[in-house]
Amino acid sequence: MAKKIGVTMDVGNDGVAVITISNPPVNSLASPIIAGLKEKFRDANQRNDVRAIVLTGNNGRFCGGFDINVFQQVHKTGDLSVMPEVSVDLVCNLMEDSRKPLVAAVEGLALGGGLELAMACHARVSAPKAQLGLPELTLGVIPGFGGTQRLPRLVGLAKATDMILLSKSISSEEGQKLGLIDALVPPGELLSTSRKWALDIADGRKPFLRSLHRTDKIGSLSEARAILKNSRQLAKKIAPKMPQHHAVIEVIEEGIVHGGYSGVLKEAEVFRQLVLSDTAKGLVHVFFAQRATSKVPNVTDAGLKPRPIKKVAVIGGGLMGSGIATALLLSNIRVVLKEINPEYLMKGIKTVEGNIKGLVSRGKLTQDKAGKALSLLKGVLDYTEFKDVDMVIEAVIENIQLKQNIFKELEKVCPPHCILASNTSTIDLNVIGEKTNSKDRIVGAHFFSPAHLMTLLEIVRSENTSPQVILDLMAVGKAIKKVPVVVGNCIGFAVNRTFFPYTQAAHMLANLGVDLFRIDSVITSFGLPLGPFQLGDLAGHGIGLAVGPIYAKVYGDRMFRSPLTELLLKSGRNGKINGRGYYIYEKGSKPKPDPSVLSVVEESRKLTNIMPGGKPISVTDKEIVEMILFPVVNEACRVLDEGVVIRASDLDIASVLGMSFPSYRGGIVFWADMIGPKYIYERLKEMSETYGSFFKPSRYLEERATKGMPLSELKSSRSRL
Ligand SMILES: CCCCCCCCCC(=O)CC(=O)SCCNC(=O)CCNC(=O)[C@H](O)C(C)(C)COP(=O)(O)OP(=O)(O)OC[C@H]1O[C@@H](n2cnc3c(N)ncnc32)[C@H](O)[C@@H]1OP(=O)(O)O
Ligand SMILES: NC(=O)C1=CN([C@@H]2O[C@H](COP(=O)(O)OP(=O)(O)OC[C@H]3O[C@@H](n4cnc5c(N)ncnc54)[C@H](O)[C@@H]3O)[C@@H](O)[C@H]2O)C=CC1
Repeated sequence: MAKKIGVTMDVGNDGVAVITISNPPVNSLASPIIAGLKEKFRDANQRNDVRAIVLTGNNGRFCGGFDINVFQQVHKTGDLSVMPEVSVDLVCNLMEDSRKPLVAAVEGLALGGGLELAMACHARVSAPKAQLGLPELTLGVIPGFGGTQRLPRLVGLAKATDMILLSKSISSEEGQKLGLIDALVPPGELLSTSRKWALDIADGRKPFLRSLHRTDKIGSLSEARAILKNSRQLAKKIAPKMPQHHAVIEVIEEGIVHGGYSGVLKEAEVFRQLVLSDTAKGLVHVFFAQRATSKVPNVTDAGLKPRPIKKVAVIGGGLMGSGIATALLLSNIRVVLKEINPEYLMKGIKTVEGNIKGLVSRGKLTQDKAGKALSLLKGVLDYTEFKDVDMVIEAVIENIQLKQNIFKELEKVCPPHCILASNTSTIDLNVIGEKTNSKDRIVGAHFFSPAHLMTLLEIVRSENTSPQVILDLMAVGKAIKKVPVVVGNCIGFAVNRTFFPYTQAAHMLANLGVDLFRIDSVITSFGLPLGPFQLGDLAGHGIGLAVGPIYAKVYGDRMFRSPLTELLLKSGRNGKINGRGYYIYEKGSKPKPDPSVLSVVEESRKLTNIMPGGKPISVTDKEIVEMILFPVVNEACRVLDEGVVIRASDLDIASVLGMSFPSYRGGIVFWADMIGPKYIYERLKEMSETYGSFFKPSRYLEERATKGMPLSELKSSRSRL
C-alpha cells in the first residue's frame, strides 16, 4: 500500500484548525511536509473562520524530526539548496509570531525538528510517555529550527544544555515537571484538550506565550556564563573531537547575550557549516547503516514471524556465558545457566549478580527490576531443565571436540523446535554441528565482551541455517537491546577477521623499531578507544597465542609471525588479567606504560631482525595510522569480496559496535571510501614492496582502485549469505 504523505488541515465549527503531519512511520519532516506546513499555516493565518490552531501528527507519533535522508542527499551532492528555509519563514514567522494561538498536541515522540516545531507553539499538551528530545548532535549537526534557543527558555539553561549535549530524551511526564509540557492528558483527550487550550488562549483565559521571547528561566548573564562554562567542560570530556558539541554552545551563548532571534540566525549559519562536515557524513551514514542491518534478504522479507523465545539455556558460566545470561535476564527472559561443577556454577551466578548489582549501583537499574531479573535465573549441572527451552547458547571454552559433543547431546535433550546457538569466536559452525542431524537450527550467536554491555551481536549463518532460526535470533537480539548483524560463516566471521591485521600490523611496527606506546597513542588520537597493545592486554595474551594458529591455518599467506606474544607470556605478562602486560594495571588507577617491557620488545626485534640495516624506521603519525589501519581495510575488502556480509554498511556497523571504530568516521569501509581506494591501494603497494606480503593489496581493492569504484559498491556473486 502506498504511504500517505502530506499535511492536512481540518477546520471545526469551534474555529480551531487542526493541522496534521502524515509521513509514516515517524512523520519526519520531508520536503513535501515542510511545504505542506507552510501552506497550511499561511492558510490558517489568513482564514477568517480560524480562531486558533492545533498541530499534531498522524498515527500516534507527533514527529521524529527533519528527514535525515535530505542530509544524505546533501552529502552526496554537496548542494545545500535542497535544505528548505524553515527556521525563520515557518517556525518564527508563520508559527510563533502568528496572531492566532497555536497548540501542539504531542503523542509518541517529538524529536529534533519535531520538538522544535512543538516549542514554537504557544502551548504543548501531551499524552503520557511521549519521548521528547533534541538528538541532532548524534547526527553531527545541531538543532536547526530554533531548538538551541527555545529549549533553554522553556526548561532552563542547565537542563537544556545537558539534554542537547548528551542527546538525552525525556518523557512527557518529566517534560511537564520542567515546564516543557503544559498539560498531560490521556491519548483519547489529546485533541479535545488541545483545541480547548488553543481557544482559551484566543479568549485570554490562558497566557499567549512565545517561547523565544521568554527570559524567566535563563537567569542572569553571569549565571548563564557559569553554566556554559560547565557545558564546555562536559563537551571537552564527552566529545573532544566532535565539532558540533562545541559549536552548539557558542550558538546558545549568542542567544543569551544578543537575544533569541540573533541566536536563531547564528544557529542557521552554523547548521549549514556542520551539515557538510565529515563528522555529519559519518554519523548520518551510521544512522542508516544501523537500520539497514534489520533487513536480511530471504529472511525478513520471507513472510515469516519470529517465534516466542521465553526460556534460554546458556552453557558455560565463564566470562561470556555470564554476560550473555545477564543480557537475557535484563530483558525478562528466563535463563538456565549450566556449568560443570558447583564451584564454577556458583562463580557464574555470582558474576551475573555482580553485573546486575553494578547496574543498580550506577543508577541504571532499579532494585525492583534487578530482583525480578535475578529471580528468572536458575543454575544447573545437568540437562534436565533443557527439555522445554526455546534456545541454547553454548559458551564453553574454545575446544572443537567439546563443542561437537555438546551439540550432539543437545540434539537429544532439547525439544525439536529449540535453536542451537554457539558463541564460538573462531570455530566453523559446520564443524561444530558435524555430529548432529540438526544443521538447520545451528547458528552462531557471537557476542562481544562484556556481553551485557557491548551492543553488537554477530549472527553467523551457515549454508544450512534456516531463515526462521535467523529471524528468531534477530528478534531475541533486538529484545535484549543488541544490534544483530547477520554474517556468513568463515574463520573470525566479519569483525574478528577484519580486525586480525590490526594487532599484526602493530606487532610489525614494533618489530621495525617504532615505540609501542607511541603506536597506541597515535591510534587513540585517531579515535579508537584502545590502541592495539592495550587492547591485547585487555583480551589477554593467552587468547592471542591460542587463536594465532587458527588464523594462520586459513590466512597464513598474509600473516606477520611475531614472537612478541609468546615472549610476553614467558616473562609472566598475561595482560590485564594478571596486572601486567605492556602496561601495569593497579586497582583504582589508569593503566601505566611499563618501560620494563621494552627489553621483551628488544628480544623480539632481535628474533625477527626486520629493521632495515638494524636501525628503527622513522615514521610519521599519519604513516602509523596507515600501516595499522590500511591492512584492516584490505581484509575488509576480502570480507566484502567473499560475501561474508550482506552489504558494506553492515561491516561499518559491526566495526563501530564490535571494535569501537569511531562512529563519526562512519565505520571502516565508509572511512576507507572517504580516503579513496586508489590512495589506499597505492600506499599498501608501496608498503608491501618495502615490508613484505603482509601489506599486499587484495584483488578486490586493486579492482576498485583501478576502476575508480568505491569499496562499498558490492558486486559479489560469491555470497555466503
Ligand atoms: C539552516 C539551514 C536549513 C536547515 C534545515 C534543516 C534543519 C533541521 C532541523 C533539525 O533540527 C534537525 C533534525 O530534526 S535531525 C532529525 C532529528 N531526529 C532524530 O534524530 C530521530 C531519529 N530517529 C530515531 O531516533 C528513531 O528512528 C525513532 C525514535 C524516531 C523511532 O525509532 P523506531 O525504533 O521506532 O524505528 P526506527 O527503525 O529507528 O525507524 C523507522 C524508520 O523510520 C526512519 N526514520 C526515523 N527517523 C527518521 C528521520 N528523522 N528522517 C528520516 N527517516 C527516519 C528510519 O530510517 C526507519 O526507516 P526504515 O526504512 O529503516 O524502516
Ligand atoms: N573471551 C572473549 O572475549 C570472547 C569469547 N568468545 C567465545 O566464547 C566462548 C567462551 O569463552 P569465555 O567465556 O571467554 O571462556 P571462559 O573460560 O571464561 O568460560 C568457559 C566456561 O565454560 C565452562 N564449561 C566448560 N565445559 C562445559 C560444559 N560441558 N558444560 C558447561 N560448562 C562448561 C567452564 O567451566 C568455564 O566456566 C568461547 O567459545 C570463546 O571463543 C566469544 C566472544 C568473545
